[in-house]
Amino acid sequence: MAINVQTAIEIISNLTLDLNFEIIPIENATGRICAKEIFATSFLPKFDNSAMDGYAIIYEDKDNELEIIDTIFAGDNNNKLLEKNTCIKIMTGAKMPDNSTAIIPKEDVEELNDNKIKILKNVKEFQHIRYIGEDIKLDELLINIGDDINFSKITLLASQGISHIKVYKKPKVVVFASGEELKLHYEKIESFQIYNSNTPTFISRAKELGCDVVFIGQAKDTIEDIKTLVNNSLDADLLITSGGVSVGDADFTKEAFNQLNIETIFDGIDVKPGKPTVFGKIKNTYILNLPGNPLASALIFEMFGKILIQKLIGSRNIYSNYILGKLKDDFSTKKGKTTLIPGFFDGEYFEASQKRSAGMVCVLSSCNSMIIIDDKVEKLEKNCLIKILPINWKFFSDKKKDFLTHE
Ligand SMILES: Nc1nc2c(c(=O)[nH]1)N[C@H]1C(S)=C(S)[C@@H](COP(=O)(O)OP(=O)(O)OC[C@H]3O[C@@H](n4cnc5c(N)ncnc54)[C@H](O)[C@@H]3O)O[C@H]1N2
Ligand code: MOO
Repeated sequence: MAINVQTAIEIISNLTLDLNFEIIPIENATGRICAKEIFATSFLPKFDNSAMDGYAIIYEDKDNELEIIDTIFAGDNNNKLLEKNTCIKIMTGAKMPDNSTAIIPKEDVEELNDNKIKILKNVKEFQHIRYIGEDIKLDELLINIGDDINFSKITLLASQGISHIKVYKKPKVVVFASGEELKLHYEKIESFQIYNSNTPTFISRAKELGCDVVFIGQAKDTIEDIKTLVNNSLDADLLITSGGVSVGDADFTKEAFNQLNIETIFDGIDVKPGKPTVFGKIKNTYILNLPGNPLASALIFEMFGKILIQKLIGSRNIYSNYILGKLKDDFSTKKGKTTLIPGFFDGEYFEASQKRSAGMVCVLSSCNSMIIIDDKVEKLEKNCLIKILPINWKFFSDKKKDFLTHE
């Protein structure tokens, strides 16, 4: 029996997974998920330091001529103190003299002849000082379990002298398709055959989402052949297949899985397209059996498979987030079906793709997002606010945009 969308999402989100970990150099850690909390091992800045090239002074001396008694460079371990009416030449990042209470930028002073300076501008007490710990506090939580490691997390790690990080192992994903009409893209094709576009699609998508993906070829439409490929995939965390889940005379995938004692977690989701989606488990391998129709399988993967992959990679961000945008045109749909609508969001308006038949291959290449419409909705008015689920999100445009002026 098919289940509704919310139930399918809940089932996937609530799976308890046993994830493995490894320790890797931070240079190789982008795109991975942190498996152990990381706390700051030192304050940053480590000491009060100058934010400008200039002069460290005692604030009360600001109106006097000041004698330059020393120079401190970044990296110096200089503990000299100021005396009344003196200053110390200081570089950006250099340690402040302990009793200094302001930094005067070089360009705000007049250098006098006798190794003295005069300040030309107003001075505020404590100006241009970067204080110990204002950036990072000792023992502060820097990276949490389940956080994505990206370039900005690498900044944190490197700033603390952390060279290695414990991350979750990449999940192993196997992808194959079944269907006698299918040929792989590097094979010779007859007029009555089509290219298997689903397998390369899910291989590349699972890779993009942080998985190690294995390609094992393609199943013929026989129970035995499908079983052989499944058995060959049971060392994986997830097996994604497409096709053969419907009721056609050559749809053998379900039977093959049954013979392998699949523990069916759900069989069918009340959603259009992609209803005949099966999710189950054989031994320790999750099985996501998507419909053969290319757009149906891709949208189901984006809506449900991606949550599963977020879990498998160890992310704590497992709930689909959305962006509020306006609907570009009036939209009507058949009441009674929860529907996935692919489209393009330009930063303000979401335009539903005109082409969206489940069997099409071209649709997502010109889409960057989708919306999901619940079964009670029949019509959505132009300009209404809608919740947009990003698909492939690198937020650039081929049109020049004004991002400087705000309303
Ligand atoms: N009598 C019924 N027929 C169908 C039903 C139904 O309820 N009753 N459901 C329809 C729906 S909805 C879908 S979705 C499909 C699902 O069928 P299968 O998952 O069994 O997929 P196939 O029949 O193997 O293929 C469907 C379609 O997609 C093409 N295909 C399959 N695999 C690939 C691939 N790897 N790359 C590119 N294209 C692929 C295939 O050639 C077919 O055109 O069933 C409906 N029928
Ligand atoms: O629901 Mo099927 O998945 O229309 O293509």
